[in-house]
Parts: sequence; structure tokens; C-alpha cells
Amino acid sequence: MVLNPVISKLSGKLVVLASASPRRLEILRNAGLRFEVVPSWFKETLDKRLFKSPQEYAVETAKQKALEVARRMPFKHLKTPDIVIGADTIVTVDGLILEKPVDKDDAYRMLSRLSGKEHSVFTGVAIVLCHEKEKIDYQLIDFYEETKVKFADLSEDMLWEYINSGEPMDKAGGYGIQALGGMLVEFVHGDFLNVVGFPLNHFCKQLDLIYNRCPFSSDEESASVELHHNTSEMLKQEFGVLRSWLKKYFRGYSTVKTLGYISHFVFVFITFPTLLQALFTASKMGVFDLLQRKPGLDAAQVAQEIKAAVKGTEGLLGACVSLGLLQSKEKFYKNTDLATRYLWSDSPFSLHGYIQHCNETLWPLFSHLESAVREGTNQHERAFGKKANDLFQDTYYNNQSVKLRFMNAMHSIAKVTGKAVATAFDLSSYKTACDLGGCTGAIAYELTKAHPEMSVTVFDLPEVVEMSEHFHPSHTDNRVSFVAGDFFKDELPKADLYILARILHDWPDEKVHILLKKIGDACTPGCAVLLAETMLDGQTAYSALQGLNMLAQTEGMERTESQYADLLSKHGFGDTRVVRTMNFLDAFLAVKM
Ligand SMILES: Cc1cn([C@H]2C[C@H](O)[C@@H](COP(=O)(O)OP(=O)(O)OP(=O)(O)O)O2)c(=O)[nH]c1=O
Repeated sequence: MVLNPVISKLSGKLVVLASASPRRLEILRNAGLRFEVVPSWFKETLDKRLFKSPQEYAVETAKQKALEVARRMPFKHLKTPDIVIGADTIVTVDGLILEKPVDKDDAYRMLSRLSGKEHSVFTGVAIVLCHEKEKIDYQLIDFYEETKVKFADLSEDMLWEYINSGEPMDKAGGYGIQALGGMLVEFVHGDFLNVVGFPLNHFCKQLDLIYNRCPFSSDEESASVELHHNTSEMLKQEFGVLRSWLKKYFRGYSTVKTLGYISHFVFVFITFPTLLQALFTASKMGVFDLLQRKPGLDAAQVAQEIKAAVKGTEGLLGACVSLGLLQSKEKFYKNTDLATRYLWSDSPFSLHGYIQHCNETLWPLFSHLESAVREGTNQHERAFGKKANDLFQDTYYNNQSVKLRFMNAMHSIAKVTGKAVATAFDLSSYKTACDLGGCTGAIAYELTKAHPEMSVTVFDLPEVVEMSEHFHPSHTDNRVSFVAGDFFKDELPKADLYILARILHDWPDEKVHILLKKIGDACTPGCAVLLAETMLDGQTAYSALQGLNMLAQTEGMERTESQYADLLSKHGFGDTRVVRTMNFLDAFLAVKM
């Protein structure tokens, strides 16, 4: 029995574990994976100073381990594996990377450093997919997982007894959490198996990406391997809901051979505007709301209800069926599960507001992308005939319906991302939080749900606060309160934790500094700032396109992790941590030093 269906996708393939670690072997065997073990000969001697972060070092070492085996096997073993898996586990504390101790004294140095402190365990994983045609092509997928581990205070006797047990010697950081070393540990945050040497859950998610989510997964597809990977990454990590219907869209075409050598990827780019407009139009005309209330209408009935021509409605409904947004049976239509979850306006995870915002605001701005690129500025004046000196006051909040649409859009995204942001870190030590620019309070409610002892003040402009009650959940929580004010001008409410969710990306550095200075001044040491932003580091499709979005729409920009760390460090914040939530937004925590 294989619990995770994606593991069964590997049956019949030659899977190789490029590791001598008995723990990795056991974790993968227990998961039902069948594989051969070919330990890597790669010497773990990369220069650590060349890496920006410890995790990059672990990932690079994992890559080199896996690639060495993938390249060696066709010659030394006379067979080409389908998949090679490599991994590298490191422990980091006080800015140092700890690998396996070389002797007992080294183990002593490592363990005494860990005593009484929290440290991070990173495992970098590399999956090499080998494709053999005339020559062998290698496709590389890598990722890492971080787990936090807190050690108890260790006495000298305990340390030496543990070292003399022999257990530390073949383990990163000099301990094995799965055996005697477990007695040294006070708590673990994150994937336990990641500490033992292999992040099984994250690995299965990656396999799922590779084998289940790739729209071009049919064998005859001619698009390049590189394209497969980028596209599947893009679909999985970034486009969230869009991925499902894109997948259907591609599947619909995967049997069309007449496209010849034009890959489906190129094809979808050319037709993308029509695809988006079908979604925008059906959403704007209320098709999904109607079919949620009255499933099973035919095209003529839908046309009557949405006040449109029957011919046009038939075309629109047909397009929605082809995109997997609607189902039709004997000419009667209803929403698919996807539309029920995300597209009708009252669904708890509705993206309706955001779709409207994309249609009414982003689309016109993007039609002037060329000017935005040439001038390096937002395009409100060209798109809407009005200069946006202050993005919010001049564009979104000076008209009631535009304001409501914008708040709906922000609410949509916050509901879909709020939980991931609220639970990205252990925030149990923060009892009071202030969500600056927290709009409808969607993230604040997620925070109080996730942290029973926390109360959250949502601080936003008076014109936003006055309308926020339209968005309150039915079970309101008296730990969430709203305060009206301008975070650039007014005094900030007192809090241990300040939240900035998609705020800094709206502003240029000068304005970011004004805001961070105010937060820095309001914070005492130990207080923190939690950012929720799309980090540019991965240069994934979503983050790169978000970068363009900010260019066309705002005075600000999307930034990298280190740019945020840099901005915050100028105001006394450090000890930064980032969690990639696999949702639209990444979470970033920095503590006032
Ligand atoms: C922190 C910790 C590490 N470890 C182990 C996992 C890894 O096997 C080892 C870290 O060394 P690695 O260099 O990651 O792996 P390895 O040398 O064992 O195997 P290979 O290089 O061939 O892949 O530490 C534990 O078993 N328990 C723990 O609690």
C-alpha cells in the first residue's frame, strides 16, 4: 500500500538515492518508494563563503551529490537512471554551518554551541530527472526545508556521555534527534523527518508537481524539459487557482497533433488574452453567481438572466466549459468544483473581487505596459486619465464603487493567503499585533484564529475603516479592533508585532523608510515586523509578473528578501526569517534588536 499516490507514479522507473545515509534510506523505504542506493562520491567541500545563505549551500551540495551519481551511472553501472535523489543536511547556529563532526572534540564544540539555544536544520534536496534520447538530458529540481530545534541546557556530564555513545559522529550538528539525541531536544518546529535527513512531505509535493501538475506531461509532447519544469513550477506555486483551469486548457489540446512543432506553451501565450477575457466577462456578468444559485440552466435561460444575446451567451458558456470553469450536460450548465470554490462571490475563498480588480484596473494598466517599461512609472494617467500622486487617495478611495471593488480584491487575496501568513512562524510570544493597512481585517481574523492569546488592531485610512464592517465574518471576534489613521502621518497603535501585508511593495524606498522609522520608534527590543510580500528571489513567473504589475500600478516595486532585510536593518530590525508559503505571498519576520 502506498499512502501518497504520487509515490506510485515512480513504480517502473529506475529511482536512485544518491546517499549513504541509512536514515534517508529508511524514510524513503517506509514511504513505499522502490529505489537503488548509489552513494555519491562528491566531496562536501564547497566554499561556504560563496553562498548567500546556509540553505543555498545545502541545496548546492545536494545538487552536486545527485548530479555526480546521475553522470556516473551510465558509464560505471551501464544504466541510466530515471531519477536521482540527492540530499544534504546541515545545522546552523550563530551564523555558523555545522556538518558532521570530525572527532569527539569537534562534536563537543558543536553540541556546546547548541546547548540551551534554538537552531535551524536545513536539508537541501535535489531531484535529477534523466531523459535519454540521443544524449542524456538532465533536468534539475531542487528545494530545501527548514526545521527549528531548541536544545535544553546540557551539562558537561551529559555532553560527554552523549559523545561517548558514538551517536554524534555521522550526523550533522553532532546529534541524532531520532535516537539518544531526542533527549536533548526541548521542541521542534517544522518537519521532524527533515531533521533526520529527508523532508518527505515537501519531497512528495515536488513529485506531485512534476508528475501530476505538469500540463505537458504526455510523453509525445515536444516542448523542452526546461519548459516543463518552469511551467509546472509556475502553475503550482504561483497561479494557484489558475493552474487548474490552465491544466484543463492544455489537456484539451494535448491530443491536437495539427499544432505540429508549435508547442502548446507558445499557443497558450498567443491565446492568453482571450482566455482571460472569457473568465473576466463571465465573472463580471454574474454567470458563476447565477449558476451557483440556479444550477442546471440552459444557454437561453442564462442569457435571459444576465441580459445578453443567446448567441453570445452560448459562446461564453462554451469557452467556460473548455476552461474547466463550467460543466455542461445535455446543454444544461453548472459550476465546476473550481468555480464553486473560487469564482462565485459568496464563497469563503472567493477570488471574485480580485478578478474584478484585474479586469477593471490591472488590464487597462497592462495595456500600457510598453510605456511603463519605457518610462519606469505607473500608467494611471494613460489608462484612466488621472495622475496618481497618492495611489490610494487619488485612484482607489475617491470613488465609492472603485473603493469597494479594491477592498473586495484585497479581501479576496487576504482570505486565500491569510492562514499561510498567520501560521508561517511561531508568534506565540506576541500578544498584541497591529496590522498596518489591514483593510478589511481578513488577515487579523486569521491571526486571532491561529493565536488564541493575540489581539490585533487593524489600522487603516478612515475611508477604509468606515466600510470594513461589510467584510467582517459572521462570528466576529472582539480581539480584532479597527483604528482609523494614516500610517505615514499619525501615531501608530502600540503593539508587540507590526504586520505589513502587501504594503511595502506599494511604495518607493523613501516612503518605506518613513514608515519603517515610525515602526522602529514604536518598537522595543524583541518586538517584530511580519511582512507578507511576494519575494522576487525565485524569479518565478508569478513573482516576476507581480514585479511588472507593481511597475504599471504603483510607485513601488516587488523586492528580494535581502532588499527587505536591508531596509529593515536601517531601523534596527534583524534576525530575519523567511517562509515560502507556496501561496501568493511569502512571509518574512524581523525582530527589533
Ligand atoms: C541533525 C540530524 C542529522 N542527521 C543525519 C542525517 C544525515 O545522514 C547526516 C548529515 O549528513 P549529510 O552529509 O547530509 O548526509 P550523509 O553524509 O549521511 O549521507 P550522503 O552525503 O551520502 O547523502 O546527519 C540525523 O540522522 N539526525 C539528526 O537529528
